[in-house]
Amino acid sequence: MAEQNIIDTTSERIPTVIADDVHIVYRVYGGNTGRGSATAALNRIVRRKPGAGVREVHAVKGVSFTAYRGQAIGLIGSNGSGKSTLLKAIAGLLPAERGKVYTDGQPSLLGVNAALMNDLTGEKNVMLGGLAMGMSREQIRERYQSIVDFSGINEKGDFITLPMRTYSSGMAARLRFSIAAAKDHDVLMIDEALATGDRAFQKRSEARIRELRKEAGTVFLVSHNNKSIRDTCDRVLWLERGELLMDGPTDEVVRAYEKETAR
Ligand SMILES: Nc1ncnc2c1ncn2[C@@H]1O[C@H](COP(=O)(O)OP(=O)(O)OP(=O)(O)O)[C@@H](O)[C@H]1O
Repeated sequence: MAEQNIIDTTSERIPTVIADDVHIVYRVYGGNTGRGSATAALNRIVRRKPGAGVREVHAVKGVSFTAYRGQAIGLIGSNGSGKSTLLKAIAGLLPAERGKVYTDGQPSLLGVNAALMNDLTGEKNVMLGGLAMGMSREQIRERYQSIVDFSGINEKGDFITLPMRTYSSGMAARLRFSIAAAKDHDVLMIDEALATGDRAFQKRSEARIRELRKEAGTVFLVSHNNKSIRDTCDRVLWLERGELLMDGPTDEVVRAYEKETAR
């Protein structure tokens, strides 16, 4: 379905991300033989060609779309359909085998595995995450309390001064989201972070996503929770086996997806 369906009559549409026939291929070494030894690697280097044990996974196949400022775009599709891979490509973390990704501004990918340091306290990670996003120490200090309050980490005790490795997976995901959401992003990509928080936190996060959109950014959200997608996104891309199956208004695409998955 063409994305021309999304009509914004209120303002001029400013593109933030353009994906033009993007293909992403993973290469798995030793995939056939199960051997990933140093000798096999040396052999490959000497022969300067992939060995017989190289397997290719064509994870994204010819995806094209244009995202605009102020849009919140949901990515849906079954497990392994290429959602996370597509986000990584938009963030510039994976090279495209073919095609091109153009972005306006710096895309920030907030994955469940976003790189914070497990051995550092939550407090130090707020500083680290803020610096990594380009905020100054002063800006981080100013926003510190609101980040901690938003995360709800300290609701049941003084957890923010404990190392992150002592947090539950939900607590850690909440802190990551809260750090990322403290900054206004040109393009913010959220990979399943909302699924891990409790209902109250999900509500806060959804409200913050709406704010981020208003502040003129573009938000991408990967989720298996159709309700989260309905509550936050105005447009949805449905991927299946690496291909873009549908691109359109949330209600239309989610309804088609639910019909398909109910079979
Ligand atoms: N590092 C990797 N190396 C090789 N293949 C990979 C790698 N990461 C993902 N893949 C493959 O790429 C395909 C797409 O995976 P991806 O993680 O993008 O899917 P997804 O839609 O995000 O799935 P899920 O909903 O389960 O998170 C899958 O076939 C997966 O096996």
